[in-house]
Amino acid sequence: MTSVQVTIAATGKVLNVPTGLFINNEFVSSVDSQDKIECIDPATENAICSVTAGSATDIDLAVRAARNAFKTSWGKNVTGFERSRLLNKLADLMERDAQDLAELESLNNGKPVKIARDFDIGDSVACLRYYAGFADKIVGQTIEIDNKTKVAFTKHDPIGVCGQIIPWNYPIQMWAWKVAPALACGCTIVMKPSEFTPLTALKLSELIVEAGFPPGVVNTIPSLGSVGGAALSAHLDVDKIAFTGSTVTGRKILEAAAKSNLKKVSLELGGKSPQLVFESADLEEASKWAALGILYNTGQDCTAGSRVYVQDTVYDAFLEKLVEKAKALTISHAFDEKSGGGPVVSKVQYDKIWSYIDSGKQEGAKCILGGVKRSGKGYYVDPTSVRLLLIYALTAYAMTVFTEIRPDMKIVKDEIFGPVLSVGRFATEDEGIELANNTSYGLGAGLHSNDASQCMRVSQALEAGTVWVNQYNLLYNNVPFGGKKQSGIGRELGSHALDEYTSVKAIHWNYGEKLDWPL
Ligand SMILES: NC(=O)C1=CN([C@@H]2O[C@H](COP(=O)(O)OP(=O)(O)OC[C@H]3O[C@@H](n4cnc5c(N)ncnc54)[C@H](O)[C@@H]3O)[C@@H](O)[C@H]2O)C=CC1
Ligand code: BAL
Repeated sequence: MTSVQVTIAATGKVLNVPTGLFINNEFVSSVDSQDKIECIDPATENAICSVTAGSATDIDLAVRAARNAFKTSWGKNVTGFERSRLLNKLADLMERDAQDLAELESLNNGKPVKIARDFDIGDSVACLRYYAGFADKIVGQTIEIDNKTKVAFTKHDPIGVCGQIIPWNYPIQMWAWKVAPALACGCTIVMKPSEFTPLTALKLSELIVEAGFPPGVVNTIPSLGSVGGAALSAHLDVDKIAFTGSTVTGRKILEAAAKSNLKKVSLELGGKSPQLVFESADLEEASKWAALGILYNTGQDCTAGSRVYVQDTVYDAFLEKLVEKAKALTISHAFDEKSGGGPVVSKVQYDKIWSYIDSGKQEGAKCILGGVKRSGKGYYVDPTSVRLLLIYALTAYAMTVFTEIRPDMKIVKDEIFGPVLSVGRFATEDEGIELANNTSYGLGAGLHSNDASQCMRVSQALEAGTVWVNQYNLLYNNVPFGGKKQSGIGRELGSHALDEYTSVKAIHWNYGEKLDWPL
């Protein structure tokens, strides 16, 4: 069986969801495995359905399909104009199905339908259209040579077959960030969604067929990371891996690439991103951005602003505002259109977050908000009787706040990937910068100040791929995104993503010079 009917209990809607492996535009069974992946609704802990878990052999078949498409119907055999047309068609279909996709995403991931539809899917549709615009504008250079009868020029060729390994925190959006630039450049794809959230990647595969992409251009293999992800990373006929996920797994992928065929690798990894609040800042605004930074997507965000450092002179006033923001409003379940918050994705993530909250207490940090488990079903990290809401696109989330922190504490050093905020203090600008940069990560950073010179100085000094000034966590499809230090290699979004999916070929042309022989 390669599809099931899934009923969305909250709306009564019945969706047909593919459950097979998607290879050559068809949903098929595994060739050599009976393994299944159980998909769980994190709000109820109930099973939704199970999907086929691809084996290493299935990955190999998908890579062969992608290679064949690359050599025949895609790659250099299709014009940029046609790639653009198909990407735009895919965007239209995603927009048409936004509500169904959002409901399926919410069911499998736990995030509010409204957020999934208006932000994750809205942004994904825009991402497909943004790269559709690039597909017919991938151009090289003509380069003058020190010789009157010679010229050189460059062509940006599609890199080939791409393995794309994505996480569970933004299943549709990370799919779009990876698929759109790869297809625009003429690459073919073997997509491995997270084993926690494979359903929307499978549903999107139906749209690949409907949009008219030739068989083998996009293949989707749900699989465990240690099976399908590892097989893709080590495959000798995969030209590139694009990955979003943990730093631990990123390291394994880089190692597998080094030990196999030296495939190109781009990594978008973890973070422990700081926000600095200076005394000149608008504290009302800064407190909202600080709360947004840790609450958005229930803190399951690679750029979550999980450390906030506040200048001594405004520390108490800022903290009061932050707590006030957090306590102000309420949240409800994900299928409520007004809801801003949901459960975290899985039992594993739930347990991880609570173990960090416990460690914060044990290591002597002061828990000033949250920190107590609620009872009942669902992986809600909704820690107190106080329900919290942040007004950002009607987003509502709960959080735990620790103060009196030290740099050696686990809650200050490690990526928690949940709504747990550490708040520290500093006296001088230099001290603030030093605290902010005291991490092995370098993904995002924020600063809040009304002193323009300070904004310029500090944004230069912060060691991060993205720095937000007087705001936080907003990303745009046309602005590059990626990490420094152990937060990653390469850039997604913007025109820079095209570099990740192309290989520059230099062509040297002689139109007149005769070679003197012998030399
Ligand atoms: N940067 C980000 O956006 C993300 C960061 N994380 C961090 O990672 C922590 C653990 O979450 P996980 O789901 O376990 O992350 P993960 O990095 O293991 O999973 C992400 C993807 O990598 C795949 N994968 C796992 N092992 C692999 C391997 N050996 N080779 C190739 N692919 C492999 C998974 O199947 C999934 O598709 C989270 O608590 C969070 O701190 C998780 C997801 C996204
Ligand atoms: N927020 C950007 C993507 C990510 O969290 O993985």
